[in-house]
Amino acid sequence: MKRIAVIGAGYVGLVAACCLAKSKFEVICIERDQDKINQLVKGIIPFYEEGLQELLVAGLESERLKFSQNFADCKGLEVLMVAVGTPSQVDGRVDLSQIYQVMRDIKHYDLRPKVLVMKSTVPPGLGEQLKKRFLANSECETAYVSNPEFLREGQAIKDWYFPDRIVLGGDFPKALELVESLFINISAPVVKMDVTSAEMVKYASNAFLATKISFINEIGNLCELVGADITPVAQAVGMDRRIGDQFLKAGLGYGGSCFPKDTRGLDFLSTLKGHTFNLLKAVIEVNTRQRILAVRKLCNSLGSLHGKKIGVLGLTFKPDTDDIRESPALEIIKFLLDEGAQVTAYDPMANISKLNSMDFNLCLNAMSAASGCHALVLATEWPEFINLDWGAVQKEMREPFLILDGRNSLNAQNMSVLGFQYVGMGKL
Ligand SMILES: NC(=O)C1=CN([C@@H]2O[C@H](COP(=O)(O)OP(=O)(O)OC[C@H]3O[C@@H](n4cnc5c(N)ncnc54)[C@H](O)[C@@H]3O)[C@@H](O)[C@H]2O)C=CC1
Ligand SMILES: O=C(O)[C@H]1O[C@H](OP(=O)(O)OP(=O)(O)OC[C@H]2O[C@@H](n3ccc(=O)[nH]c3=O)[C@H](O)[C@@H]2O)[C@H](O)[C@@H](O)[C@@H]1O
Repeated sequence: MKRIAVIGAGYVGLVAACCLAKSKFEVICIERDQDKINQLVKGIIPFYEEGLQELLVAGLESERLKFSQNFADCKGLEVLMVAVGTPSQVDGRVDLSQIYQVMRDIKHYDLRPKVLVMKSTVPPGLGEQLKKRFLANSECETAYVSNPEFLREGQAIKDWYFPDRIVLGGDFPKALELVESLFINISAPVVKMDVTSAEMVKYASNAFLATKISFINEIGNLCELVGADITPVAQAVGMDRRIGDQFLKAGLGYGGSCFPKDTRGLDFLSTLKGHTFNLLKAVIEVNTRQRILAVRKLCNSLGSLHGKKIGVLGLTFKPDTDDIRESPALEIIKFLLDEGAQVTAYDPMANISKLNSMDFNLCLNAMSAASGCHALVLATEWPEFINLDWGAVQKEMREPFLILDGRNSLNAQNMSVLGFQYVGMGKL
């Protein structure tokens, strides 16, 4: 029986810890935040993720899953998996302080696992530096393996069990085999390579997906100018299997804890290495512009936004998560407030405890967010919004009954019949 330590009980660490415990490994999850541990040991997850609560409870009941704040509890364990945060700094550089703290703790507590598995997304080249700085000591026989994570929030458990591929980067075949053996029950191709290449796979994947989104948003913007509609265009383009139909939904652009920070992080690294990654810079710029474009569309219909009442439906960066990190909705709300609009908003699941104080009115349901509004912005395509009684919503609003469908999720024709002035993204 392998005993594994997972460092960090965030989205990635907690999913890994619960799924590994389900695979019958003994797992200890080290988390620095005592409040989080207090919740976790009671079987309560600190964020929303479909199916995770059940896995946590099963892990605790089996006694194969434990939580601790103390690194000393990892002593003697074969595998130590790092899943701490790597957020963005203002200039786009990756903040590696959580990673360095873990490396210092491994040294301080003299943990010496057989393998250190890096699951956090770290800039290509960092693993080699960490090896030299923290593991190059004749007594320390710890092998370093990069194992980037590709899960999506909202589908994290499914993505853990059914990944498109498992990427392992390292120098020692035995260490790679040991890490591969953690993914029992998972039938996915395992691709092995050196550490820096594995780190690059993660950034290249996220940057490519972000590129698809910005590309289709640019085609959408052009559609508006020539009188085409992005929905059938994207659908037919995506039917070419060489292109693929995913990540071609035009709208307010990408948000979340990863695409924005990883695209900025890769751009920063490129500049640092003397390469100007023009394509990536354009991807980031287009994404920022999509939010501004949404505000311009409101101005085109309402004139000045000063004193106008605008409702925003959805605060999370996408449906099926409570995560509001770098959410397009929040960025748009900031612009609206700057323009002097009065903003109401509603989201069925957003983790509002993470909201910095903002001068808008958070409502208890969509109907009260719409009440008295000149315009509504659909910012997150929660099914609850798509299935709203839009006739009743229209009665709550006031002229010009504008609806800005930031996710192209509503039926434009139906909305017009109900008396809305419908505006989409990349639509006729
Ligand atoms: N959120 C996601 O969907 C995905 C995230 N990633 C990457 O995985 C990494 C983790 O991401 P998240 O789980 O979203 O981060 P998170 O910020 O939700 O969780 C990180 C956790 O680590 C804990 N932590 C930080 N330093 C610690 C230390 N020294 N000792 C013990 N605990 C410590 C924090 O308190 C926090 O609970 C990042 O590099 C991210 O880019 C990769 C794929 C998907
Ligand atoms: O590195 C990460 O953290 C993760 O980042 C993304 O996962 P996630 O951020 O959970 O969400 P996605 O479903 O990829 O959506 C990201 C953003 O793009 C937007 N999006 C997505 C698809 C699309 O066609 N159009 C579009 O605007 C979504 O609304 C959302 O704001 C990747 O999909 C994961 O593979 C990766 O592991």
